[in-house]
Amino acid sequence: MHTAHKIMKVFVTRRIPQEGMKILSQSGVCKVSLWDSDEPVPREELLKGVAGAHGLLCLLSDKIDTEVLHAAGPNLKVISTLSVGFDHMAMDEIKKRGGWSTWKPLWLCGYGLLGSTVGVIGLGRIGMAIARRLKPFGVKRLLYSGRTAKSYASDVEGEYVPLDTLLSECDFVVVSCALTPETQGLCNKAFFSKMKNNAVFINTSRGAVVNQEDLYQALTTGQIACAGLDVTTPEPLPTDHPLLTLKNCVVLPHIGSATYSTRGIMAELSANNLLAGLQGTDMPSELKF
Ligand SMILES: O=C(O)[C@H](O)CO
Repeated sequence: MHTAHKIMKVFVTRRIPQEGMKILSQSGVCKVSLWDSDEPVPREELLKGVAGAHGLLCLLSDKIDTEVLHAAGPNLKVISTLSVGFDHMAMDEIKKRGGWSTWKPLWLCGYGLLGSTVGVIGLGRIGMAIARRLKPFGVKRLLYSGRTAKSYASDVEGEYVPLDTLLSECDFVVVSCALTPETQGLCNKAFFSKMKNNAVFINTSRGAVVNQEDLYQALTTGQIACAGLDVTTPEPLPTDHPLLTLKNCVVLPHIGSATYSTRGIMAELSANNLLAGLQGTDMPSELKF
């Protein structure tokens, strides 16, 4: 899976010591193009070389101004200079290009819930809590699948359907089931292949419910539109993990329950369960297995 990394383009504006070139060429993250000379890169070659680059390694003799930044285009993420001084770089212009430049109609757009079909896999207490919160956003149909139909699903007008139906009809697929031998790796290639191309996949359950390589493929081939993961395998996901390179995948550090009140309730419940067990009385929330 790691080989599927998007290789970034780096332009180096001069022959530099091997120590630096070695680090870049062995990194596996970028393809280096080099102005292979001890003399400064001619301006037109600089403008050509930097086009589409994600990274620019320049020298104090290269004037990095608006024209160069413009020639580089929107891919440019990093400018590294082989110097302590930075007076050759138009800092104001460079600064302007980071973060929020201006309001744009399609910038950071996502999919809305209004009129959508949402599918919940595992309509237990968490699945119901999610469904109750989503309904007021104008969800048209709420489908769910799992081992059995639930009588309480009528509270959210939930329709019990086979998993394949849920996958092929839903705009949002939310996984909130427990991790068991049956659900481990449930969200795999076959699973994603049944989803709509404009569908959003959300996992708030456990990372191991998902085959992450198959999810990566589904996200990069356009099989599904995007994913939001609160849980992964492992946690934390290594910072060089391919899923973290994707613009259409948002990964959170397992914070689905991270409010003061919820964590307080969790703490109370676990303390009361423990005391009940010690005292031989009924536990408020016993795990029966
Ligand atoms: O299992 C749980 O309680 C949750 O994953 C914590 O947020």
